[in-house]
Order: sequence, then structure tokens, then C-alpha cells
Amino acid sequence: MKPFICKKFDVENPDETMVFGKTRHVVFDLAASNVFLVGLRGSGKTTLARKVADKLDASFVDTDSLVARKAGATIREIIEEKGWETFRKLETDVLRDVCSNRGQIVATGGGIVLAPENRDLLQKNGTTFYLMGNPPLLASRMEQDNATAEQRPPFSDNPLQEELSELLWEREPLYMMVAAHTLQAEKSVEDLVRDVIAALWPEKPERYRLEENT
Ligand SMILES: Nc1ncnc2c1ncn2[C@@H]1O[C@H](COP(=O)(O)OP(=O)(O)OP(=O)(O)O)[C@@H](O)[C@H]1O
Ligand SMILES: O=C(O)C1=C[C@@H](O)[C@@H](O)[C@H](O)C1
Ligand SMILES: [Mg+2]
Repeated sequence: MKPFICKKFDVENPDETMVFGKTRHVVFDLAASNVFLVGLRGSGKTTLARKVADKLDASFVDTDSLVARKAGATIREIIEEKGWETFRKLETDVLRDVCSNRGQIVATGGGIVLAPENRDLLQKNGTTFYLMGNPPLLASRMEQDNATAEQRPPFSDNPLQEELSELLWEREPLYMMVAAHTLQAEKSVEDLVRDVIAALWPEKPERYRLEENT
């Protein structure tokens, strides 16, 4: 019978799920890889990616910002003028470009996991963290965030929490499929930075940078 971990991460070989591990001594090499953050709107991907990149002296990348830059328009304008299909195509183009580079901490758009090609790109070009948050928390953050109007046009006329609950139901299996690690969105950003570093370098999280050893 197929091991549980193979089913959970949709792989044939269970070793493919081992991006690090005490017994295998596989050290995550950021210079040869990337870190991706996935999760629903408001889970904190952009905020956390920026902080992790600062901490590691790595490049910070946000696929939503790159899509807006490529289109010369805000996400809301893209959706209103060209529709979701166009946005999703742009998002995949951007992700392909991002994946041709290394050493980046990448915040993704909340729907990046919907396209199989995107999931494949995430799995082949870095290690992914799923920022898991509950709908009331995400709704309250979105309601207080100025970026919401331009970056997060609504998907439906339903109340925000209801919309987020439906998205969570649809997307969580996809987030789990691509993610090697899960983070709790309700934690402080500082704690989450520590969690990311501890997950990437579990043996010696305090020695994540060569400069810090001297
Ligand atoms: N860990 C946190 N604790 C408290 N507030 C947070 C945390 N992370 C993010 N926030 C706040 O929540 C709001 C949304 O954060 P952010 O834009 O980083 O989410 P996102 O996941 O990138 O959303 P989107 O998918 O729409 O791009 C912002 O106002 C941000 O300051
Ligand atoms: O959850 C989503 O599908 C989206 C999330 C945002 O990050 C943006 O990528 C856009 O508003 C779509
Ligand atoms: Mg974001």
C-alpha cells in the first residue's frame, strides 16, 4: 500500500518529501533554492516573506506585485478589465520567471496553487510553507488592510468570512499538497521568522548564516 506521506504530498517516492531531516543530514541551501509562502489572502505571506528575506539577506519577491507591474495595472483593474483568467495566466508567467532564479523568499498570491503548472513549479524550485489561518482572523486582517481594495477584489457577494471559509475548503488540500511545512498565521511575525528558520535548518537554526558563526 502507498505510504500515507506519499498520498499526502502526491509523490511516488517518499524521499521526495524530505527536504531536510536529522537522519539524512540534508542541509537546505538557499543559494541553490527558493522559499515559497502560500496561503489564503490575509494570512501574512507578503509580511513574513519580507521579514525572512531581511533576516537572511536574501531577495524578497512578491508574485502579486510582479503581476501588477507586468500588467501596468492594479490587480483590481486587471480583474475588472480582463477577468480572472487573464490574471491567472499572468500569475503563471510571473511564477515561471521567478523560478528561473534562486536565493529568493517568495510571497505568492492566495490562488497560486490552483493551476497544476504552478504547483509543479513550486515543488521543483524550492521549499514551500503553508501559512494556515482561520477565516475570522484573515477577515479581520483584510478588513483593516489598505491593500484590500486594490489587491483583493472579492470573488462573490457573500460575506467575507463565508467567502474565506469556502476558499479554505477548496484550497487547503492544494496548499497541503505543495507545502513541506505548515505555519500558524496567528503567531507574531517575529515568531514566524524563527519557525521558518528552524524548519529550514533544524540542526542548527542559530547558524543559518555563515557570517553569524564568526
Ligand atoms: N503575523 C501577523 N500578525 C499580525 N498581523 C499580520 C501578520 N501578518 C500579516 N499581518 C497583517 O495582515 C494584513 C495582511 O497581510 P499580508 O498582506 O502580508 O497578507 P498576504 O497573505 O500577503 O495577503 P494576499 O494573499 O492578499 O497578498 C496586513 O495588514 C499585515 O500587516
Ligand atoms: O486568493 C486569491 O485568489 C487571490 C489572492 C491575492 O493574493 C491576489 O493574488 C488576488 O487577489 C487573488
Ligand atoms: Mg501578499
